[in-house]
Amino acid sequence: MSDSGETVVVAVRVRPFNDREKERNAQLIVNMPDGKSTSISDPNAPNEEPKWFTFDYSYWSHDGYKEEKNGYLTAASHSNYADQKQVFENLGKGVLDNAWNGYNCSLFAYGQTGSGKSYSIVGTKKNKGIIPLVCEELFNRIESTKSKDVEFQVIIIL
Ligand SMILES: Nc1ncnc2c1ncn2[C@@H]1O[C@H](COP(=O)(O)OP(=O)(O)OP(=O)(O)O)[C@@H](O)[C@H]1O
Repeated sequence: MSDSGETVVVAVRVRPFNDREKERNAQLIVNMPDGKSTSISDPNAPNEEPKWFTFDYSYWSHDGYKEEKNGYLTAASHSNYADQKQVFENLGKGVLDNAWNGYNCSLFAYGQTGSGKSYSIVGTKKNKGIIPLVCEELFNRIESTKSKDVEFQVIIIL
């Protein structure tokens, strides 16, 4: 469940081209004009209309980013680049809020090899993904809530 009352929230994210794609002069065929809709065009049929899809979130992380001094990638000015914090705010926080309220929650990433699942879910040291950010927030909340009458137990099942 999320703030919007939806039981399932679906997001898509487009990553930057990797070196192999750049070497092969890959063509960008995805467009995300408003944060929710995604279009895909067929490069072999330039006269055909693109196909449009709507999601709860369409994250543009392909370009339009700048690197901060600490290595964090964030939106350059006038860019709609979705950074790790934005993804966490929209997806991770909702899951955490619901878990905190006693609901069982799951979050999973789906996509082909190299599409960016680990980057969004785990991230890197400088660009932490949802799991480390959720853990930070979880332990902050525990720290600020615990008292002599309240005890917390966190279990990780591998
Ligand atoms: N939003 C992003 N911004 C910058 N780089 C990204 C982003 N998403 C993915 N990448 C980079 O793209 C590469 C592939 O991403 P990642 O390893 O997360 O894919 P994956 O879907 O988990 O792959 P696999 O299924 O093979 O494990 C990595 O080098 C990662 O750093």
